[in-house]
Amino acid sequence: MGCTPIPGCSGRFLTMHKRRRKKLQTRALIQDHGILDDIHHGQVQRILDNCGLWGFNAFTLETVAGGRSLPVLCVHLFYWYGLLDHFKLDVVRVWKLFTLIEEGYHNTNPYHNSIHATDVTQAMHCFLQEEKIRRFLSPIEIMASLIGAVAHDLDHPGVNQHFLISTSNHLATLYENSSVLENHHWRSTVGCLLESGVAEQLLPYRNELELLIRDLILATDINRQQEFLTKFKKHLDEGTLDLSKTDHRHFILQISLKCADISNPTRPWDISHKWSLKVCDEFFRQGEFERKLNLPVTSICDQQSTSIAKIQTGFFKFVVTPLFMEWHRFLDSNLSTNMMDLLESNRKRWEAKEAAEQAEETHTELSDAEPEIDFSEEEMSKTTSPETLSVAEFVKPTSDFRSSRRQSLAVPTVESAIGLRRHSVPVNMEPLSLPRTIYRRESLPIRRHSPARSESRISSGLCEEDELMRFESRSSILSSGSGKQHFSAEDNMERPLSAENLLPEPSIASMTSCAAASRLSSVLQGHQPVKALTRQQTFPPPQPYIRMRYMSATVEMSTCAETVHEDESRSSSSHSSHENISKIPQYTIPSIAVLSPNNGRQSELLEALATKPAMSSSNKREQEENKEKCCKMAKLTDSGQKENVDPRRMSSIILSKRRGSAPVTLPFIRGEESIISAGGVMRPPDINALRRGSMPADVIKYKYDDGHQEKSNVQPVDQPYNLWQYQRRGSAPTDLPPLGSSERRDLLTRHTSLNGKRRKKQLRRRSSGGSETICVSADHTLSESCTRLLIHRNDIPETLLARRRGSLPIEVLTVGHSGILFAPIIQI
Ligand SMILES: Nc1ncnc2c1ncn2[C@@H]1O[C@@H]2COP(=O)(O)O[C@H]2[C@H]1O
Ligand SMILES: [Zn+2]
Repeated sequence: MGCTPIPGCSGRFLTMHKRRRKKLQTRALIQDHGILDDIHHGQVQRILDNCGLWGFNAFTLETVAGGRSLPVLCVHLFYWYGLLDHFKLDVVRVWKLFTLIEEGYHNTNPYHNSIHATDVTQAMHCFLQEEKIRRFLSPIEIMASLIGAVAHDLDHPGVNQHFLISTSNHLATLYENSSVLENHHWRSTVGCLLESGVAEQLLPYRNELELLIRDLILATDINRQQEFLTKFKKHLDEGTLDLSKTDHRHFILQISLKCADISNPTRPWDISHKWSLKVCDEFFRQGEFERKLNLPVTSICDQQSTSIAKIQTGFFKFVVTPLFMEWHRFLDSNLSTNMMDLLESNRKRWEAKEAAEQAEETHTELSDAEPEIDFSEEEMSKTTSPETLSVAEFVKPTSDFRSSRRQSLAVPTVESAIGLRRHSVPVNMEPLSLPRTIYRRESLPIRRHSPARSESRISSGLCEEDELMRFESRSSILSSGSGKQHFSAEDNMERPLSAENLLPEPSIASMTSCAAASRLSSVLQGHQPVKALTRQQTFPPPQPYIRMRYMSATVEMSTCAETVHEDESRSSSSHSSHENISKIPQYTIPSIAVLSPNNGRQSELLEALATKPAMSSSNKREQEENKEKCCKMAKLTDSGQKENVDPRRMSSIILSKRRGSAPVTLPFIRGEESIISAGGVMRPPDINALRRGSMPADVIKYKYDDGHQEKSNVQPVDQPYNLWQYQRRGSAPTDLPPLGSSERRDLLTRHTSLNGKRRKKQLRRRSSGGSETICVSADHTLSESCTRLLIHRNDIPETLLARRRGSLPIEVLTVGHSGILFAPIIQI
C-alpha cells in the first residue's frame, strides 16, 4: 500500500460506472429566478445549520441541493470542524474529493447510493458530537471519520458479498472472499484522495489517515457484526474503555460508523420507513438477479417468500437492537435515548405491518367471509410472526457463500418453480414463469405485487425538512473558539441571484466561508457557455478494433497532461484562482468537469486547461491526431452502444481529454514485443487481454490457452468468453453465465428505475458489478484463447506509480506509451 508521497500520482476507484446526471428538481422554476434562489438558498442553509440533529433528512438535502447532498454536506462539515484551516486544505480539492466520491456511488442503486452516504455521514457527525467522544478526538480522527463515513460504500454494486462470491466476481477473488466490498470501498476511497489532490496536501498525515479510514470502513462489514459486538459488550461489562487510549478511541469510532451505517431504523419514522423500502428494493433486485442466474435466491432477497415488513422486523430485532442497546449503554445521552425510543416505535410499526400481512394472508387462504380483524398497533406489537427472519438471514457465515457458489447453471424446472411458491397461494395458481420485479423511479410510488399490502406505496418524503426546524443548532467543536461566523451577512451578500447559478453557488455559500465560497465559485463557474461539463463517462467501445484506437488515444492524452503538470509544479505558487487551478493535475480534467452541475457554464478550469501555454506543439499535434481518432471512433461506434457518450461531448476539445473511466491504457501489444514488468518480463502473446479501468489491483496472470493454466490459484472462468463481456454493464452481476444471447443481453441491460419498462438501449458498461476481465483473442477475433490480467497490490516503485493513470487503483501498473507495460507481475 502506498503511503509514501507519490508525486503526480492520481487515483480513482477501481470500477467506474455510468452515472445518470441528476435532474435538478427545480428546472421548471427556472423562469422565476427570484423565487428559485430564495427557496433553495434558504433551505440548503437551513438544513446545514441543523445538520447536527437527529431529525436530519438526507433526502430533503438531496432535493434542495439539486442532487448534490454529499459534497454539500461534506464540504460544510469540513469547514465546520475547521479541517480546511487546520490542514490548510484547498477547498477546490476538497470539493473535488467529495464530488469524486459522490460520482463513485451508483445512483441507480435504490439504497447504496450517495444519499445513503450522506445519511451515514450525518449520523457519524452526530456521534462525533457526543460528549463522551468529541473531547478525545484529534483533527485527523475527525477527518478520517467523515471520509470513512462518506466513502464507506463507495462504488457499491447494489449486490452483496454473497452474490459477488457466488458469481465469482473478480473482487471476491482479489480479496479472497473476505470483506470483499469493504476492501473495495476502502481502496476506492484512497483512489479518490489521490485523484482529488487532497492526499498531496496531507502528506505528513497520509499514512495515519489511510489506515484509520481502512479500519473504519472494514468495520462496516455486516458479517463482522458479532465480533465487534462481543468486544464492545466485554468492554462495557468490564468498564475498560478509556478513550484517551488511541486503540480504544479508534474502536469506538469503528462502532460509531457501524451504528451510523445501520442507523436508519432509529430515525424518525418517515425517514426510516423510506430507507426500509429502499433497502428492500435493492434486496429484491438482487433476488431477481439470482433467480435469473439460477442461483439459490437469498431469503431476504426473495420477494416471493418474504415481505418488507418481515425483513424489517428481523433486521430490527437481530441486527439493530443488539448493537444499539450497547451503543446506548455507552453513550447514555439524550441522543441515544432518542434513538432507542424511535427504534422502539418504528419496530412496533413494522411488527404491526407484519402481523397485518399475516392476517391478510390467512384471510386470503381461507377466502371466506371472515370478519375483517382490526388490529390495533399495540396488539400488533405483541405479535411476532413465526416467520420472522433470523439473524442468519442478515449475517451469513462465509461457509454459506461457498456452499451456494454456482458451479453450473441448471435449467429452471417446474419443480424448482413450485418450490418457490408462497404458502398462501394455491399450488395450481403458481406461475411457472419467473416474476418480474417492478422497478420504480425515485419519485414514483412503488407498486408491490400485492396491492393490499401495507407497503404498497412509497412516500415521496419531500416535505420532511420542516422536522429539522424543531431542533436546535449546535456549535462546532474545533472552530468554536476561532471566532468563525458561519453564514454571515457578508456571505449572504455574495450569494448569486441568478437561477442559472442555482448550484452549487447557494450551497457553497451555505457550507463554507465567504472566501472559500468565492474561490469555489470562480473555479466551478466560468462565464463562457460550455459544450460539455457533464461527466465524461465514455467507455471503450465494444469492438476490439475501435477499442484499440480509443486506448491509444487516451494514452497519448495522458502523456500530455502529466507533462504539463510536471512543468507547472515547478512554478512558484500563487494565490490567484487561475494559478491555483493550474496546480491541479491536468489529468483530472474529466473528473473536475463534474464539479459543476451547471451545464450551461464554462469552467474556468477547463478554459485554463484548454489554453494552457505549457502545452507543447508536439502535444498539440497529438491532440489534433486524437481529435481525428476520436471522430473516427465516434463514427465507427454504433450510437446505441455508446450510452456513456453524451453527443454534446463530441467536440474535439472534450474528446481530446482523457476520459475518467477510460480503460487503463493498455495498448495492444504485438506478439513479438516483450512486456517489461517490475517483477520481470512478461511474455506476449498473453497480454492481448488488456486491463480495463476498473481492474482490480492484484496481479494474477491467468492464461486460457488451449486449456493450459499458468497460474493455479485463480478461479478458472468456466464459460467461454465472448464479446458480450465487453458490453457488460457496471451493476450487472459479474461473470454472468453464458446464457442465450437474448437472455444475456436482457440481464446485462437491466435497469433499476424502469417502472416496469425495459430500456431500449443496450450493451452499456457500467461500473463495478461485472467482470473486469478483458478477453481479446490475439487476432482480434473471438476465440477461446483468453488471458486474465490482474494486478498485484504489492509495493511498486514510485517511479511506476508516478506514471500511473488516474483511473488506476493506487497500487497498480503503468503502461508505457510506447506499448511497454510496466507492471509488478508476480507468480507467473
Ligand atoms: N432497514 C434495513 N433493513 C434491512 N437491512 C438493512 C437495513 N438498513 C441497512 N441494512 C443492511 O445492513 C447493511 C449495513 O451495511 P451496508 O450499508 O453495506 O448494507 C446494509 C444493508 O444490507
Ligand atoms: Zn452502508
